[in-house]
Amino acid sequence: MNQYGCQSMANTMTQVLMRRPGPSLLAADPDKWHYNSLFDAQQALAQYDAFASLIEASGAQIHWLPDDNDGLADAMFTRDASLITRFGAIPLRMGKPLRTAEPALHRRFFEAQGIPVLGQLEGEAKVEGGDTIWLDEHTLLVGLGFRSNREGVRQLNALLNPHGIEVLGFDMPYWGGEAACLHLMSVISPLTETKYLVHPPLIPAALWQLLKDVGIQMVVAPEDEFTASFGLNLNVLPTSPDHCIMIDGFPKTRAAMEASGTRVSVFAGDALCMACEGGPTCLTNPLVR
Ligand SMILES: NC(=[NH2+])NCCC[C@H](N)C(=O)O
Repeated sequence: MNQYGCQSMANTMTQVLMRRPGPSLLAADPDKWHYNSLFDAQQALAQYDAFASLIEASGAQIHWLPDDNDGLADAMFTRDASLITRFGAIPLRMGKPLRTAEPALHRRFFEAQGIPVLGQLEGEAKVEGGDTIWLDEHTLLVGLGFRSNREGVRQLNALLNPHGIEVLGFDMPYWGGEAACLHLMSVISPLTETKYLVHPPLIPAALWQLLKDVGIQMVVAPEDEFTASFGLNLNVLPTSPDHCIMIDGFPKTRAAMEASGTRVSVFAGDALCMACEGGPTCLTNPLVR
């Protein structure tokens, strides 16, 4: 790949890294992985295929990581294990111990594609991609919770400051506790570079202020649908600035987005996304936007 790098959240996505769930998800023990009672692996696979068809229909080219029965059920959430800049990629370090091996899978992909690896997080550093949002191409926001920490932000700054990128950390709350997945992108989904779908009660106050100061337009996701979906109603993926993909069943959230000028495509995501705590953004790692 001679073109790579994604430092925006909603420009038209042309290349994306994904992993179709296979034997690893079929063999997953839901208790071990913190999947809930909606989990149904066969149904999840079918729902994933419908999701992947929507990505294909958007025109984006999908690069596939294989699931060769490595037991990494969460590796389908490709967003989390690496960060791709125009200067090269950074394999991250996972906060969830069961996911420790995933960044090495991404590293192998980058090496095979000839995408330079900018560096590696080390020691105590932790950052998961779901905790990162490009506010603009020079500013990366990171949620600091159970999955990402200050040392991770420090090391990202060391790798990215030389390329004119500043990384800002914001403390996330306890919410569902250590075993649950609460990322920064669980409470903010950019729909365009300046319009975000948000769940205000869980957004760090200092970050809220910053978003207001730079003029981000907020579309509030209805509270009852946030609760009913375990937060997955606002996990929506823009394939371009006027179109996004969300899971089905949350008409008020959909209507709020449509009223703001975004077209919406849906797929059934209960057995896959609501069950496994990750939605359309988590299932994709945009390589080029
Ligand atoms: N970017 C995301 N929100 N990813 C969701 C990951 C869900 C996955 N089960 C985990 O707990 O890690």
